[in-house]
Parts: sequence; structure tokens; C-alpha cells
Amino acid sequence: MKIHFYKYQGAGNDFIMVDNRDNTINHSNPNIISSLCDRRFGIGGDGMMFLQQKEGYDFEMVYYNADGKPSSMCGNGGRCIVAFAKFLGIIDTETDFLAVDGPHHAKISESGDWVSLQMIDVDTITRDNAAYVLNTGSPHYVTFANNLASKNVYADGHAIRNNDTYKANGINVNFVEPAEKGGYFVRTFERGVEDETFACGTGVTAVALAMAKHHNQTGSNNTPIKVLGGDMNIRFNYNGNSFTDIFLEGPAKQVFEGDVIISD
Ligand SMILES: N[C@H](CCC[C@H](N)C(=O)O)C(=O)O
Repeated sequence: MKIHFYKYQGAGNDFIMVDNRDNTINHSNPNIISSLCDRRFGIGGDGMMFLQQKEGYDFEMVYYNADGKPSSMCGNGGRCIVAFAKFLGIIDTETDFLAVDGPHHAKISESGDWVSLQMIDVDTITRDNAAYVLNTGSPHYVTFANNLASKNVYADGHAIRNNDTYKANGINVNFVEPAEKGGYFVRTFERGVEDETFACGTGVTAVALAMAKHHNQTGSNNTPIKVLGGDMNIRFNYNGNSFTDIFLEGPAKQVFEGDVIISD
């Protein structure tokens, strides 16, 4: 079977994207998705997603991690699929779509390469020693790091993701340090990719919320975050307990398109 695909990246978090509005592609085989995401033997990507029809929404986002398994919410993937929907002519500059963690509203620039994605509200942050643990659509562990640029994020992130607390269900591990020009610098080890990614949207969102709690920055916040793949921004309100009106903002770009043959 031949599949026409598009490759997108949002701040270096990269995805294989397929227009499956005609529902012709059965994406239940994890081996096919993991082989397409393989960076040596396949197209390569941190994940793969399918844009599908959904009654009451502009579209539905169905997302798989690079390991081929269905995933929790992908923030950068959500931003990229909004850019994809605009490219396909499904939407103009605003949209309401359905993802695994529920409905999402998003706005996209006229140029189609800057997306502001509303994330779910967050009212629970727990501690694990000095770290913060919270769910922004995906589960995240947020911990401070010194000399982050030279840190072995793979080794340290892998160890936390596979420790006794998190081994069963996994967790995404975010290392954070203050950035020179304000905001933060973040590097992330992603569950389901089982490696460091150049950006993690639900991850930088988790970091922004955790830092507001850590510094007791109630009211409206606007947090710039630098990642290996570029710059992102998180806007939100914090009342001292819960976080609302959370928007993850950043670039989303189409890199190439092509056809791939899969044995069905
Ligand atoms: N790997 C994550 C899902 C994708 C998250 C990330 N790509 C994002 O942009 O939020 C998990 O299994 O929880």
C-alpha cells in the first residue's frame, strides 16, 4: 500500500503526518509506525499522526510515539497538525479539534508557521524530592540542572524514566535552568521516543507551570523557553492552585512530502 505523507517539525520535534480523512489507513500496527519513524530504515520522526474526520470538530488528531504505541497528548504535534490543517485548506486562522486529552482550540498566523495551541487546564502538581510532577496532556517530571548545555540528558533522563517510581508507565523528564535573557532553557528526555528530543511541547508547558509555582508567580504569566530546536512561549493564568488559559506557542513548519510503500 502506498501512503502519501508530509514531514513537519515544531522547534525540532519532528513528525510524520498523514491526511486520513478518507479513513483508508489502518494505523493499528505498531511495527509499521515504528519502522516509518526509524531514522535509519524509515522516514524518521519523534512520532506519527493521522488527521481524521470527527463530527463536531474541524478534525481529530490521532498520535503515536516513535515506538509505534498510541500516545498521550503531543503539544508540538498539536501545533504541527494545525499548520497541516491550514495547508490542506480545512481551516483558516482558528480551529477546534479533538485530541486524545479532549478538545483543543488553536490560532495560526496567516503565514501558517506560528501556532498558539490551548492546552488542558492543570490543577495538580506533586513533588518527587526536589522535582515537580504534573500532567499537561502527557506526564512530566521537571527538575533543575546546572550547566544544562553539557549535561548527558540521555543517560540522566533514561535513569529517571526507568526508576522504580516511573518504570511501569514511563514519564517525560525535563531538565531546566534559567536562561541568560530571561525565561528558561529546557532539555527533555521523551517517553516513547526513549531519547532526548529537540523540543517537547507538553514538556515546556510543564516547566513553565512548575516554575510559576516554584517562584509563586500568580496572575497572568508569559514564559519564554529556549529548547535545542528553537524558541517557544507559554502563556497562562495561575491563581496559586490551578493553571488556566494555557497557550503553547511556537513555530510549525512543513519540511517535505513524499510517498512510502508499506506492506499491509
Ligand atoms: N512522548 C510523549 C508524547 C509526546 C510529547 C511531546 N512530543 C510534546 O510535544 O508534547 C509521551 O509519551 O508522553
